[in-house]
Amino acid sequence: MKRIVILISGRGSNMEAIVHACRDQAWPAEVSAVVSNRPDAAGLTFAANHGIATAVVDHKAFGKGDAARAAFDQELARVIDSYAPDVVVLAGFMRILTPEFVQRYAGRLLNIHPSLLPSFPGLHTHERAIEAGCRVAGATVHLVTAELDHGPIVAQAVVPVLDGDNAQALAQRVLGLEHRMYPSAVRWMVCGELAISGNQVRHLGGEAQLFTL
Ligand SMILES: Nc1nc2c(c(=O)[nH]1)N[C@@H](CN(C=O)c1ccc(C(=O)N[C@@H](CCC(=O)O)C(=O)O)cc1)CN2
Ligand SMILES: NCC(=O)N[C@@H]1O[C@H](COP(=O)([O-])[O-])[C@@H](O)[C@H]1O
Repeated sequence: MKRIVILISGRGSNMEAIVHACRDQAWPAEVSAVVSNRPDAAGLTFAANHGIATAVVDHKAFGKGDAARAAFDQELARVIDSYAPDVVVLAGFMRILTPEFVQRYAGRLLNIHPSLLPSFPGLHTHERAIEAGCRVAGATVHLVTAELDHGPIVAQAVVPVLDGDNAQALAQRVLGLEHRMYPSAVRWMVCGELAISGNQVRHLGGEAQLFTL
């Protein structure tokens, strides 16, 4: 039984989708814990109500600056490792992780980013896509590397940007596909079905790595 630890910072809707898929599709895996950097993360309540261990490592307790970020990551890794994960999943997790943390979980650390990488890394992605006049937008599941939002792409979801869209409307349209795409990508990693060669990631079973409405 493979073990998954999911990191969240807020509502955790992607975490919920993964928990439901893992249980409903009887993956050879379990979500062993949900860990947040914010004590008020709504997703912690969902996890606890579904019998999943939860933990908080409050980044604000460590202060600001490089030393604080490193100390936070060290404590975060200690807590994560107490659940002995095979795969670590970032799901709406809003902290930039240190190279040391990323190296600890290299090759088994996933993130979902709300843009079509390499376009729009960082924050406020939907606002930026609309401002740029994009006609398509979406989300990307990628392996996490030290460089922010830059790791090998596992899957992408694409939606149209409609006339009159604001960031909230676009985010909602993308989120629906995220909830289909991320569980598939996590399952592929858990089941050892990904072939990774440099920046190229291929699903060995031939499942589509592009998700559309
Ligand atoms: N080393 C890496 N760390 C993280 C990655 C990554 O690819 N490499 N992905 C991010 C997730 N993410 C976008 O998908 C992201 C998260 C957070 C930020 C950011 O600027 N965070 C600020 C705080 C912002 C806030 O609290 O609202 C910070 O950490 O100072 C950018 C992108 C997860 N980590
Ligand atoms: N930089 C990471 C990031 O912005 N992630 C994004 O946070 C949203 C809320 O996720 P959630 O409902 O799963 O918490 C999702 O759209 C996800 O792509």
